[in-house]
Order: sequence, then structure tokens, then C-alpha cells
Amino acid sequence: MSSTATRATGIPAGPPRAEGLAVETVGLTKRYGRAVGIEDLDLQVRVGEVFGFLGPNGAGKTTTIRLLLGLIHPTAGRASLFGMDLATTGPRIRAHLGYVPGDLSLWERMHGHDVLGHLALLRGGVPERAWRTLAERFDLDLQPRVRELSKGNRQKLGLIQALMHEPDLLVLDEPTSGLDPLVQVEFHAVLRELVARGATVFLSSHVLAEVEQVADRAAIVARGHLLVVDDIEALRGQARRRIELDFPRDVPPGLADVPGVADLRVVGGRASCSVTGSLTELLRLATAHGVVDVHTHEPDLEDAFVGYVSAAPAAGSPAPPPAASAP
Ligand SMILES: Nc1ncnc2c1ncn2[C@@H]1O[C@H](COP(=O)(O)OP(=O)(O)OP(=O)(O)O)[C@@H](O)[C@H]1O
Repeated sequence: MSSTATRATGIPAGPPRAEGLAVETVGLTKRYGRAVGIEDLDLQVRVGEVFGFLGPNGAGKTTTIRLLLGLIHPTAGRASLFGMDLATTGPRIRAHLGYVPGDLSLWERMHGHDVLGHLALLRGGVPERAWRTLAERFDLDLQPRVRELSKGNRQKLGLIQALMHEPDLLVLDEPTSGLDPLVQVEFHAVLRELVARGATVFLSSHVLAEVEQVADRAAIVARGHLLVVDDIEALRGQARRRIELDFPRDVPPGLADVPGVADLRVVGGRASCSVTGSLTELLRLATAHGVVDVHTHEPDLEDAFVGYVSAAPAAGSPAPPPAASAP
């Protein structure tokens, strides 16, 4: 590490927090025999952003995370964190990472406070108040043994162990499955504080609403291939949205011919359809025919996601054209 300063946690101050890339992968590939985990992944995550990594089951999300953490080795390509190649400097970077795995396993017979106390020691002496404060914020009773905890409370323990040392890069695999909505709100607040201090968050999920709420940009992956990387707003902009138009009498002809319009349905003076891209052309035509009311439904990432994933190549096919991934 370039700096020798230490934080309140006792962990040496981490990688540079200003400019630069927190994560970079070039041609990163992992095959399990003939099965493709992830293929030729080029990804850049900037320092200080919350980056969503979205994909359906089997897309390659966990494989990518395990590669980034150095838990498995790539078949081809490379990955670096904060400009340091994982193949050569992986262990040195680990102290600056926080990781919440999708399948968290903890010491079942230990009490919550013993688990966190033990992990705090392993992390170089994180002060007790750091993990106790997080437990209070997440409303977690640390007295019971792990085996007595509900799924949601285990998940909280997982989040606390990943957050307590103020990591520079927090890697989350489906982090809020099992958390109640109030705790999710608190968790998102903690994420925002972490990012305000300059940390980076890599949030893998198939829960699109969650990524939409907290991420600045997102990648969509499916069947081992990267499909797109873009701002959340831009991804939404490429989605189809529903629109309803009310006319005083009959619906005028020609609406179905407007570029981007699909699924046109007409009932009396009401037309409803979906539109991809700009609404301008459709609204111009509608206005010319005296439209009296217009209802648009904001697209969410779900629409963009479904569109991209259904267009993804089948497993084993060549990768799609390069995705827009420049930061
Ligand atoms: N250890 C393994 N051995 C063989 N194939 C594997 C192994 N791990 C993952 N795969 C395969 O690699 C592909 C990607 O799996 P991965 O777990 O990375 O996807 P994912 O996006 O995390 O999915 P999920 O959301 O279901 O966890 C899948 O086809 C999976 O079956």
C-alpha cells in the first residue's frame, strides 16, 4: 500500500481514494470444464461509486466476485483492484475488502458477539464499538448463538463483519435477501456513508429494485457474457415504457407506425401502447389529433433488464458486440 497511515480501526489506511479504478478486469474468463462461468469480461469500476452487477441465476455473478476476491483463479484474463494485479498482490489487498457472500456460513455454536469479536481480532483489532454500533443500527441482538438466528439476522451478522473495518471496497452478493424493509433502509444509509468516505461498493444482485435505489451505474450479465454497462438513468432510458393516450372521440390512425411504438391497443377513445426511446414523435401526432390526456409509466430497470437478457446469446455462443463500458 502506498500509505502507512492507520485509521481508528487499526487497519492500515488503504489504497488511494481519489481518482482511479477500484476494479478493472481485462478478458477475465473462468470455465469449469466445459461450463462457462464468465467469459471475456472487461469491466471498470471507479473508485467511490456504487456499481450494480445484475444478472439472472447462472449469469456468472458469483464466479466474477470469487475471481475478484482471489478465491478462484481465472482460466484467462486478469483482474486488478486499485491498480494492483490480483495474481501478484492479492493477499495485500484483502485487508481492505469487505465481502458478504450469498451463502454465508458462520460458526454455528458461537454467540453473535463472539463471532464479531473474533473477526475483529482477525482483522487486526477493529474496536468493539465499531461492530456494536453497527449491530445497534441494524437492530441485531448479539446474545443468541448463530444457530439460533433467523436468516435475516444471520444476514445482518454478515453485513456487520463486512463493514466493521471500513473497507475500501465492499463486495456484496445478494446482500438484502432476507432483510426486512426497515433494515434495508438502514443498510442503504450505511452504504451511502461508506461511499461518502470514498469507498467503492460492488453490489451483485438479481433484485433490480435494490440496485436501482443505490447504484450509480450497473452492468447486466447473462449466461457468462457482459451485455451492457451504463448509468442507471441511461439503462432506464433504453427501457420500454407504457403510455396511455385519451382522445375526445376516435383514436387517430398512424399511431402504430410511429418508430418505437409496440403493443398498440385501442378501446373507444383510449390508446395504450409501449414505447422504446423518445416519446416526442408519438406526442406530436397525438397533439395534432387533440389528445386530451396522457399517462406515462416510468420504466424501471426491470424493463431494461428483461430486454437485454432475452436478447443475450445462448451459452457457448460468441460474445455479443463490445458493451459500452468506458467509465
Ligand atoms: N464450481 C462449479 N463447477 C461447475 N460449474 C459451475 C461452478 N460454479 C458455477 N458454475 C456454473 O457457472 C455458471 C455461472 O454460475 P454463477 O454461480 O457464477 O452464477 P450467478 O450469476 O452467481 O448465479 P446465482 O444468482 O444463481 O448464484 C453457471 O452455469 C454455473 O452452473
